[in-house]
Amino acid sequence: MSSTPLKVAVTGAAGQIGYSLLFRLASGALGDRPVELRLLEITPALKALEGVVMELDDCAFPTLAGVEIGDDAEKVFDGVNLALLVGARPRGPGMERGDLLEANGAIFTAQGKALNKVAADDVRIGVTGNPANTNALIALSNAPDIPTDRFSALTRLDHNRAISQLAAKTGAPVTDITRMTIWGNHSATQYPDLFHAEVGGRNAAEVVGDQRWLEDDFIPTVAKRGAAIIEARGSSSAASAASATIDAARDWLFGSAKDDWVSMAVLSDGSYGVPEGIVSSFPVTTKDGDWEIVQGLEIDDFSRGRIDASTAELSEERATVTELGLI
Ligand SMILES: NC(=O)C1=CN([C@@H]2O[C@H](COP(=O)(O)OP(=O)(O)OC[C@H]3O[C@@H](n4cnc5c(N)ncnc54)[C@H](O)[C@@H]3O)[C@@H](O)[C@H]2O)C=CC1
Ligand SMILES: O=C([O-])CC(=O)C(=O)O
Repeated sequence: MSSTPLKVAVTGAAGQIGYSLLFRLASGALGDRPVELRLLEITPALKALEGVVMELDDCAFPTLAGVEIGDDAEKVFDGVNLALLVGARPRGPGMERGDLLEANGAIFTAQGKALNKVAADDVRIGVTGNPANTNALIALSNAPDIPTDRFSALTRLDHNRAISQLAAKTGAPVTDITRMTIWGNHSATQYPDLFHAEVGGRNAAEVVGDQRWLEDDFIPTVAKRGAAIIEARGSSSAASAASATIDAARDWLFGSAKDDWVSMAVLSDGSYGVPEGIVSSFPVTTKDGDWEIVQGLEIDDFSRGRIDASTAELSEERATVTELGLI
């Protein structure tokens, strides 16, 4: 294990997700290797961020090698190995995540350009800020010197939600649930797929044996969970989003479990008929900072329709950001 600190950038560090994410990163959620945090905020939020840094200091975390904060992306991103792009406006009640495209898109053009200039050669970039898939597309389109497979958008929260719902339905522990897949967009059109998931090694759709539950309960509960949390909490999910951001980064850097896979939104290569040029969620295996889309899964007509609906929405988002001149 290298003792050189892993330089981890977090944007929107003074926000809700940041308040959970930073403490997890600093306390060793990515392993024993020390981390140096590089925290980006907009100027008016820097004072609040200073307060968060005081709290990080007060934890005396052994794995925290240093913290730098600032409002200049090129300075903050200098030499970073991992960039977690969280900072963006969240949606409120009654909004869809796609409604944020115009407000948030510009953030990701500037940050893509800055990463392109100053990030480390081995940088990995995870986008959490919504609409996450298309923001990742904007960032990678503005970073022509960084390989496109270094960018991903977060659908791990949806993946974890799907595991939790299936565990509750079947009475199995979450550790028995494997091969969960979220296809498509991190939006209400996403498709959480039980036809390839397994419960204790058995096909999940067969274990459940209830297509009505799958269609009318499971899929909408997972796909609309973000809205349900906004409704209940008055603000969008934060600790669970931070936890999923960590899960995704950890598995990307250190590998997914043997005989299992994870969901990650990545630039489509056309696998499973998903149009190239959109950032869509797939089942992927990861190893040493690389990912591969799991190939060879059979897609029946039901799944085909769901995947196509979600990827059609991503193609529309792509058209919108093209019109806005963001890619
Ligand atoms: N992909 C996913 O699963 C999830 C995504 N989200 C998204 O994550 C984003 C952040 O959510 P919260 O932390 O709850 O929001 P928040 O409003 O509490 O914090 C966002 C922070 O970003 C900062 N910010 C805005 N523009 C910035 C810029 N150009 N550079 C750096 N920082 C900037 C703001 O000052 C603020 O402190 C939202 O877009 C939200 O919708 C939230 C939950 C799950
Ligand atoms: O729903 C939202 O706006 C926040 C989010 O992405 C989620 O909780 O999945």
